[in-house]
Amino acid sequence: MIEVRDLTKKYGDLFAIHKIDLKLEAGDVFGFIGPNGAGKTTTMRILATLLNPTWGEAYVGGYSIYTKPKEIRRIIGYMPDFFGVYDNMKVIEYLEFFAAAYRIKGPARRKICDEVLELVDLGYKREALVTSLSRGMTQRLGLARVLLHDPQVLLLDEPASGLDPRARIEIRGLLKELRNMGKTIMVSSHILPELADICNKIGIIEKGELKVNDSVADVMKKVRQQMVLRINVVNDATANQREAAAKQLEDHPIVEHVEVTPDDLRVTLVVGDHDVSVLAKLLLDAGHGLTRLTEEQIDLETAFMTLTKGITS
Ligand SMILES: Nc1ncnc2c1ncn2[C@@H]1O[C@H](COP(=O)(O)OP(=O)(O)OP(=O)(O)O)[C@@H](O)[C@H]1O
Repeated sequence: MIEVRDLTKKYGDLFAIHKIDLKLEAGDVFGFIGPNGAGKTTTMRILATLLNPTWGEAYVGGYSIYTKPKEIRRIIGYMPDFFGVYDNMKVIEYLEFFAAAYRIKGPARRKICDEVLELVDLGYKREALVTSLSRGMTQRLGLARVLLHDPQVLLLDEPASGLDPRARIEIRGLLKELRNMGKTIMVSSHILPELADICNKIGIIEKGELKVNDSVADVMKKVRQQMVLRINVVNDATANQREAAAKQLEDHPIVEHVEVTPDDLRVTLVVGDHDVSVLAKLLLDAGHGLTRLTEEQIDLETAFMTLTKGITS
């Protein structure tokens, strides 16, 4: 749905973006992460056909930004990081104005405007003046606006910036809904954890260069090459039981290290793919019942800090 090759934009001697390669399939949700000035907006504006690159190729929905900008605009919804709203306009009027710009006519116009308002949970603000909305509501209205023509691809530039925690959660919920509708989404942020549970791919950009470009699963793999298990044995409230189980595990060749924590056993395996059922069998054969054997999840915040060590400032 989005394909970018060697994409570069120079301002004088400054490379705003430098040789970016990127490929998104239909339904992908791509978290585009980078500090201020990294090149996120530049990339999105090029994809939205609002800015020409210095060189490189970019296709959206198979259309080239150079030869088919009109076709691209029909299938994308671009929400810039800052956008104005008009004074003295009601929410519904604001949407109808943009719906008219998209040539949505007749009774369909009001119907679609009401539908997108409901989608972003702003139905109750239908008659309010746009200038009276909070920042979170304004962002949701901005999203409603880019959804009017039912675009396949959404380019959302920091939709959650400047919002309080509750409003951020609301935006995240909304993005999940759009993901479930099958939209291809590129969403930028300067903080990765914010996008943690909604994206399946991640790009980390810094000083115009895409330093990481992978699936969330692969990012996790890179960060943790060793699997860590958390295990509870029956009656492990008694420290002796846990110590005994730890000893059994320690001698197994796939186990590198066992830590006895106040709650359970934290078992680090040697690098590689392993069938962990051998450890369950080992414990059972030794007479320990098992109440839990799970893989320790690594959170994206930890992954981000590890991946960007020495990259972002
Ligand atoms: N019109 C312009 N003229 C000169 N330099 C520009 C222009 N637009 C952007 N830049 C520079 O290009 C670089 C990338 O900017 P860009 O706005 O793409 O970053 P960003 O990742 O979106 O940052 P932010 O998170 O602050 O929005 C920055 O160094 C910026 O100063």
